[in-house]
Amino acid sequence: MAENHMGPAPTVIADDVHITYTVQGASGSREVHAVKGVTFVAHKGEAIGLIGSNGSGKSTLLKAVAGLLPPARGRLWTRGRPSLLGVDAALMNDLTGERNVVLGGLAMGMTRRQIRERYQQIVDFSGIDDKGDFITLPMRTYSSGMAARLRFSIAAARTHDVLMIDEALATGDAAFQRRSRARVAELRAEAGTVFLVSHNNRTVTETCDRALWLEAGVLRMDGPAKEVVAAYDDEQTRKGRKSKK
Ligand SMILES: Nc1ncnc2c1ncn2[C@@H]1O[C@H](COP(=O)(O)OP(=O)(O)OP(=O)(O)O)[C@@H](O)[C@H]1O
Repeated sequence: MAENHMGPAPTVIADDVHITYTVQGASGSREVHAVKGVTFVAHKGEAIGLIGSNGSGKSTLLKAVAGLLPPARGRLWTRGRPSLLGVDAALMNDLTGERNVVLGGLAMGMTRRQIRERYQQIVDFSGIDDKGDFITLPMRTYSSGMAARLRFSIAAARTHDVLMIDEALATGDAAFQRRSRARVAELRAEAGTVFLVSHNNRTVTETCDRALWLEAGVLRMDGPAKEVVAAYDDEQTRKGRKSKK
């Protein structure tokens, strides 16, 4: 049994995680230390926003939690198989939306039968067909918003132990964002932990109950989403004033 007197079960444990990239430059190879000693524990039922300025390490940390980047140092443990739903998740541009729903579902571990059963729900959720029969056209004919919506819809079709969303919510229009917020809430209720990387503070406070603030690879703050976003906002405002002087 997962629950006990110690509270909800952990889904992700990051213990002093460091992640480095090796970059080949004109003058040889260079190390980029993108995540520096990040430690946190995520629990069942939490929705956690990752915030921080450009290049602070948010996407890198998500990729590491998803198992796509090995930590150079420290330890990372996740429950079940984490799914990363990124804006650049691997769907095939030359294949139709229809084929991508099937491939994306298989890639997430769904059976063909589960995919068949959920197919219409996925297409309806994405709203891709609202303006015509786009689902039978290749993905390359979609706008970036449409493609992001389809990715979100595929990933949201099943429940995940750990679901990671990289900016996907911010891409759709208002109606789609409402639907995705509702679905994220359902996914949380259905057990998993949701991570959301976003530059939109409102999306974070409306979707998440907790936030991690990264700056230059370091975890600056971890707490209730509203408090962390407020502290981050304060600093952005201060920096904005400074740069105007
Ligand atoms: N594939 C890569 N190879 C080398 N360096 C990388 C790579 N991806 C990211 N970096 C570097 O790692 C650091 C963190 O980048 P990351 O994309 O994780 O930040 P982020 O917080 O998600 O940024 P943004 O808000 O702009 O999306 C940056 O210094 C970036 O230049």
